[in-house]
Amino acid sequence: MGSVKEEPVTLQRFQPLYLISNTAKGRGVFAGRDIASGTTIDMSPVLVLDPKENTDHIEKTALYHYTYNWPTAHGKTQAVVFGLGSLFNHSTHHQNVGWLRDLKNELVIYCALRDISEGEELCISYGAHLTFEDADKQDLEAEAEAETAEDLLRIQLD
Ligand SMILES: C[S@@+](CC[C@H](N)C(=O)[O-])C[C@H]1O[C@@H](n2cnc3c(N)ncnc32)[C@H](O)[C@@H]1O
Repeated sequence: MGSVKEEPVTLQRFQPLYLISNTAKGRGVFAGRDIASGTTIDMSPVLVLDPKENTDHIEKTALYHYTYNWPTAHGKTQAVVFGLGSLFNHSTHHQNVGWLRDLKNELVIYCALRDISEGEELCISYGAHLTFEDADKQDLEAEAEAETAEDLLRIQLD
């Protein structure tokens, strides 16, 4: 054990937030009041998994859906995110929360990407490779169709 004391990390969590259990995406986190762009919404500690423990055990359990890629000095592994971080759902086009890894302090920090209104669900991006069917699929298809129609109209008007 080293004798040098680590600086304490001040944890931040925006309040009030509320949890709704029965959304199309399962449980989800919602803004209890307006949130200004750039606000820190949560700082969630993680448990960095041994890569073998992850592949041998965790990947075979429901926890698999709650881990984040985590780089280490020895390569890549996964980390279980504690607290609110594990409850943010994915949105492909309308994510309003960004996240970054604080590798030194083993935290994930979540920040508002834009002004968020009271009552909006807080959604992050899980990336391009989802392990489930996106509940927003129909909306995404409708958005893509509307964009195509708009493009065609623009071509006709040009
Ligand atoms: C990290 S958890 C998020 C919290 C989760 N909704 C719950 O109730 O525990 C990830 C899981 O949430 C669900 N989920 C997240 N985003 C979704 C989306 N866009 N469409 C459908 N399901 C989603 C999937 O079941 C996914 O495996």
